[in-house]
Amino acid sequence: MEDFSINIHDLSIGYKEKKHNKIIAHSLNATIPPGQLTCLIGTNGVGKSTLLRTLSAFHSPLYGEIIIGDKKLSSYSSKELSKTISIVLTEKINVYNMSVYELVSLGRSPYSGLWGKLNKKDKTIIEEAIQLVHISNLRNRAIQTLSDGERQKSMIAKTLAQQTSIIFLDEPTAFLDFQSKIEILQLLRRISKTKHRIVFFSTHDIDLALRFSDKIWFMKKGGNLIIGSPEELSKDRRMEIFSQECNTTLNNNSLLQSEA
Ligand SMILES: Nc1ncnc2c1ncn2[C@@H]1O[C@H](COP(=O)(O)OP(=O)(O)OP(=O)(O)O)[C@@H](O)[C@H]1O
Repeated sequence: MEDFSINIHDLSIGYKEKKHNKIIAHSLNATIPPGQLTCLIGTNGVGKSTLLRTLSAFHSPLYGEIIIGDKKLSSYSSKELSKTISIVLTEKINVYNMSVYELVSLGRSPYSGLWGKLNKKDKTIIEEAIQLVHISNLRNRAIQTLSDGERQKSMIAKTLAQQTSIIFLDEPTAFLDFQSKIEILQLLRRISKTKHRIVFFSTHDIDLALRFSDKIWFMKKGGNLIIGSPEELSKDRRMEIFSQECNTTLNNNSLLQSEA
């Protein structure tokens, strides 16, 4: 696993339509370094999922480049992608009679093949992922019996077993109770720090995101990005737009309560 950064150059994202392209955001320039927890916030429909899908190669950019390491994202083979990027979506997975252990094991499929036999190294990596996410007690449980928070943790363990340098998560705290939201964000922070990964997630839980993240990407209506640490953003007058757009009661105190 390599220590990658993501570099975004003059990126336009959106959808190709018959008459003209539907541009969601344009002229995006940014870098996402490893070892940081980065959070993407913005109102409904502003383009967060579109950006996540574009950065994870599920969706093509309209213009511009995404460079991962020293290579264009568009030049990665699907095999290379599966060893570099993992994405956790909010949708419930429709699998029955699959245990948590089996789900986490699927993270090894880019290395062993979907039906490949797990070797000793694979088993050690799966075990480490289960330990790091603190779900040892769930290993034999069927996925469909898990709570939303337990399922979310299991999905995160699967991405850890996949050993990708980059982990994207689309609204990982949606549908969770307050305690589970905190646990998930603490976990994501721990993964970004101890494993030196890029962990990039979208959320509507703005106060919590500000508390746990190293960097905030605020996507404004029209697609412009304001990027900064919670502390930097607290001094940025553009945060007034943030408060208005997100209709939040955010104050500087909550911005400055970053977790150590
Ligand atoms: N396949 C598509 N074709 C055309 N437009 C789309 C498509 N998918 C999404 N959109 C539009 O793109 C815009 C951005 O959607 P997106 O899902 O990225 O927003 P979001 O910020 O993730 O929203 P939310 O917070 O509600 O999940 C919306 O106006 C949406 O209707």
